[in-house]
Amino acid sequence: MDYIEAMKELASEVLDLLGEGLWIPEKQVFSRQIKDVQSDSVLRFNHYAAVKQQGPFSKGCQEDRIGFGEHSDPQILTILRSNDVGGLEICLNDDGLWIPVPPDPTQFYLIIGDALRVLTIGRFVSARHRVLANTCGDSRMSIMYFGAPPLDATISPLPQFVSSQKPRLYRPFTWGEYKKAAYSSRLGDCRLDLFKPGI
Ligand SMILES: O=C(O)CCC(=O)C(=O)O
Ligand SMILES: [Fe+2]
Repeated sequence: MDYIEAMKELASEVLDLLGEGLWIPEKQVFSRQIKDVQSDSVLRFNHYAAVKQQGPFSKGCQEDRIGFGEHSDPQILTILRSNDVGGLEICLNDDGLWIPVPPDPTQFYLIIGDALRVLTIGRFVSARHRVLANTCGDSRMSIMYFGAPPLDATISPLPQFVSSQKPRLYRPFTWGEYKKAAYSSRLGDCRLDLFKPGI
């Protein structure tokens, strides 16, 4: 419980700084969503067991396995902590270039979620990421805090970001609707596409 409260505080501070960086007059516009008592934020523990070598002809360490398939996190902001076992990778561009993220148990890692991407019309982008488990080394463990709005909160770009050059890309939807879409689609699907106008 203390950990969740501490993560909520940390996420709120980071979101306030992001709001400030975007010159948003009401700088708590993002953090108040996750501070709301009805916030749908969750904590998840992940454990990726090291994959055992398959036999005399296996390729050993080269034989990487997907531990968590590629996806973007649907919420506003994720705070990740892990042990010192690697495996996390982020996709830097549309060409599918995967970059390993070095593990550091003394650090928190931040991942922008789809909801923040929509609220800021892409000024912050929800990076796709995945986890590989491989045949050498120990098990990776991570604790994920997903900061989310209340289920009935509307996810729609802040008016000051909308312009003729930057029109809204999706119809307004509630976090509850988006969460339902996320859980009823495949992990790697781009769920935001479901909310494009006319679909
Ligand atoms: O375990 C990790 O390092 C990342 C897991 C993840 O991306 C997730 O739980 O959404
Ligand atoms: Fe994730």
